[in-house]
Order: sequence, then structure tokens, then C-alpha cells
Amino acid sequence: MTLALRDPVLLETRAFVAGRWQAGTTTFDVRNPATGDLVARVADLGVDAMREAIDAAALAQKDWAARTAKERCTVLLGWQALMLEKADDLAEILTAEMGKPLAEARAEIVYGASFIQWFAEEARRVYGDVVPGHQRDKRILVLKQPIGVVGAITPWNFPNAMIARKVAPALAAGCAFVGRPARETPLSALAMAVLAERAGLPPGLLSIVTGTDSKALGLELCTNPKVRKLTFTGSTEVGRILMRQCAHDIKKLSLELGGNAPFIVFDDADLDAAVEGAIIAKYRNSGQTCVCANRIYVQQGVMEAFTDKIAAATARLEVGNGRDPGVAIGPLIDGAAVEKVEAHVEDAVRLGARVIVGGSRSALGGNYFQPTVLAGVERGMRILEEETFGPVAPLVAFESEDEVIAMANDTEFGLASYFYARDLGRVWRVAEALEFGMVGVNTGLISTAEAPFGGIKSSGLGREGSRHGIDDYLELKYVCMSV
Ligand SMILES: NC(=O)c1ccc[n+]([C@@H]2O[C@H](COP(=O)([O-])OP(=O)(O)OC[C@H]3O[C@@H](n4cnc5c(N)ncnc54)[C@H](O)[C@@H]3O)[C@@H](O)[C@H]2O)c1
Ligand SMILES: O=C[C@H](O)CS(=O)(=O)O
Repeated sequence: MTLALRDPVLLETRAFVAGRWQAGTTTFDVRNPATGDLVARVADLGVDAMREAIDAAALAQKDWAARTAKERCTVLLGWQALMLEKADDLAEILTAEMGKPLAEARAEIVYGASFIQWFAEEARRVYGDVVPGHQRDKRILVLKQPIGVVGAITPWNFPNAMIARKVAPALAAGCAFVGRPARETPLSALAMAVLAERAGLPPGLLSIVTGTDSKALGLELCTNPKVRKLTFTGSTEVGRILMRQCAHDIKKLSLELGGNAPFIVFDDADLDAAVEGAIIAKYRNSGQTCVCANRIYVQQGVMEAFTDKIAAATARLEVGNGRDPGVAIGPLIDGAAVEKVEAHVEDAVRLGARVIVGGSRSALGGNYFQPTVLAGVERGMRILEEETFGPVAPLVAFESEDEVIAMANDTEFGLASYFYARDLGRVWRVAEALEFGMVGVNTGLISTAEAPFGGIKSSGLGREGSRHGIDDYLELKYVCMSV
């Protein structure tokens, strides 16, 4: 498969390790989920390369931290500018390896770049404290210093933005960064490294170590004492493994994990707005986002009207290759993802749910699944208990506010949640009662660099973005000075 890139150098297949592009001795295939075509063969590196990257990061981090915040800011803003300048090529690469529609891929590039801009600016506002002393001869200072070498492991569903959301605060804070992208989607991370090098990031400060041995590469990041923080985005299951592996070194951890977002439509909602929000929250990235509406609760009085509207909107969504204009639902990442979605639908129907729209694999075959609306979904069906990670909207009826709050909170996860209502008292009550890290009120799209993204319970630890995001890459040092 040949990509039509204006800047073909961006399709880099070597790993970026310790300031050098390394081809390694073996490669792994990256294939287009839409067609199965080979996109590239990428360097398949192992633990030795990971150690080399970590060692180089430890050396480069000292000088980087010694630079002024303004100097770090300037380099990061140059990187951000290059990402925006090359957004079309970066989007082509992203769609080729991950499958999402091109328009969504380009939006992801802009979204990723916004984190680099945000934290470039935040770098200059890492303030410490001068605290009134507890004794006449004492002066209390609180310094904020970079934590050091940061290891990062990222998922395939947002191969640019999930790197950017981590590397930006890390570098802004004065840390060094060693990233290991998902084996399904390494090319976006490597293209970002090409631009980082062009932007003048010092050699060794940023490494992208590509390889298929997730466990060994991850274990090195978890157990190498030079790595002082691990930031992970992915499933809760893997997050638990990494948390255990980091325990020995008491590494600082950021975990952005799984979700099971409720989307609640009350009877005082603007139904057209609720449908618009549900379409975005459910079908963005073909349902493959951690904040997708996984459960759609509709108050009984408006269930029929809402069902008709969301069914009509869903039926209009075009399924196809993400490169084709007008396509809203691209392929899922692989066959296993299709099988999971299919199993959720079959389980729900077996237990009494009704297919309103879609309901099975697309006639296109391969990794395509029809956008689907299910009615009559009830507790006990897998589709409500597990993260479907696909284009299926399960509709669940409810009667009262208390009932739906209890159902919405009845999950181990606590990442995103959404609801549509116009009564002000209800908005406050429901927003405060939902046990999630994020709540969208009358909107289905909440993710932005300005806000703290993250969850509670089994959805993870820490926040990415906002003025809070950089704190996870800093250590507080208390200086007690006797004068
Ligand atoms: N909270 C968030 O911001 C967020 C964002 C995107 C995805 N996710 C979650 O990620 C999941 C989907 O992504 P995925 O399938 O890539 O998740 P995953 O957990 O299977 O993999 C994530 C990353 O971890 C690596 N990995 C897998 N096993 C590992 C191990 N034992 N040691 C070290 N690394 C290992 C993978 O290669 C990949 O790079 C969903 O649960 C989704 O909700 C969460
Ligand atoms: O699923 C991964 C991302 O966090 C989704 S978002 O674009 O940040 O909402």
C-alpha cells in the first residue's frame, strides 16, 4: 500500500532510540484494518533497545531540565507548529494504520497538537510556594521539580493524541520521555518523533521504541529504576498488571483505563440535541473510544420518540474505508474486535433485546460492523456490563431519576458519563450524583486539552490535560531554611 504523502519521510519505519533511527534486525507488519493491505514493516526491537533509550533519556533529561521554561516552551511550540503543518500527512498515516475516517484522523492530529501547545504554555506557570515560617528563624519554600525519566505505553485507538497527551506535560515539566506505542499503530508515534527531531528536541530526550513483545518492553519500563514514572493508557486489565509491576520501585503512576459510560436522556431533554449528542458519543471512532456511550438510558415517556430519532440518524451513517469521503463508520481494529461486538449483540438478542437498526457484520465483510441500535436492553446483558468498543447503541428504559442514577453508577468503571436535561435542579443533582471522573451535560463530546481528562474506580488514576495535568510529572520539594 502506497500512501500519497507530501512529505514521505514522515512514513518512518525505524524506531527512534537514544537519538538514533534504528531499523533493528527484524520487523513486524502494520496492516490497514480497512483492507488488510500491508502499510509498512516496522522495526521490532526488544529490551536492549528499551534500556538504551532509558539510559539516553536519563542523560538528556538533566540538561533539558536545566533549560528555562521559556526555552522548553519554545521548542514544544515549534513541534506543535510542525504537527499542524503536516496534519494532512499525519492523518493519512493514522487512517492507514488505525482505520478511522480521515476527517476524524485529522481532528485527532489537531487535538494532539493542542496538548503540546497547552503544556508548552503551562511550562512557564509551574509555580512553587513561599510559605510563612513556623518559627521566626525559619523560611519555608516549596519547589516543583521534574520527576525525571517517564515511560509511556499507549493504545491503538488514538495513536497520535494518546502519545501527545503524555509527552507534552512530560517535556514541559522538564522530564525525558520513552514511549512504546501499540504494535497495531506505531507509525503515528514515529511520525511525531520525526517532527520532534526537526523541532530541535535534544537527542535522547524522546525515544519511541517499537516492538511486538509488549510484556517484555513494558516490564522494562516498570522495573528499570531510572524510570521514575509510568503513564499508561489502555485496558483496566493491563493497567492492573502494570501497577503491580511498578510497585517495587514505588513509581509514580498515571493510568487512563477502561470505561463504561452511561448516556442518560431525561424526559425534559431537547431530544434532537440528545440524538445529536448520542451519535457523537456512541459512534466517534466507530465506537472505539474509552469515553463512548456504552449504555443509553432513556426515560420511559420519551423512549419511543428518541428511539425513532436515533434509529433514523444511525441508519444514515455510512460504513466504509476511512479514506473514502462521507464515511462515518470505518473498520474496527481487527477481527477480535468484530467478534466481541457481535457477541454482545447476539447475547442481548438472545436475552430479549430487539434490533432496531443494523445488528450484524457489514456486507463489506472484513472488520466492518453495521452501526446498530438495540431496544429493550436490560440488566444482565453483557453489552451493559462490558465495554463494547464498537458501533452498538443499547437503549435501556427507566422511570425515575433515582433509578437511573443507581443503574448508571452500578459499574466498576468511572470515566465518562453524559446526560441531557433542562431542569436546572435536575442538572445539578445528576451531575453531582454520577460517580465518574467526567460528566457531559447536554453534550456528547467533552474531551479537550483545557479540561482534566480521567476517571475514578477501575478507570484509572490521575488526570491528563488542564492545569492539573502537569502535576503528575512534577515532584514537590520542601525546603526548610534556617536564617
Ligand atoms: N482512559 C483512556 O484515556 C483510554 C484511552 C484509550 C483507550 N483506553 C482503553 O484501552 C482499551 C483499548 O485499547 P487496547 O486494546 O490497546 O488496550 P490494551 O490494554 O490491550 O493495550 C494498551 C497498550 O498496552 C500494551 N500492553 C498490552 N499488554 C501489556 C503488558 N502485559 N505489559 C505491557 N504493555 C502491554 C499494548 O501493546 C498497548 O500498547 C479499552 O479498554 C479502552 O477503554 C482508555
Ligand atoms: O479513547 C481515547 C481517548 O481518550 C478519547 S478522547 O478523544 O480523548 O475523548
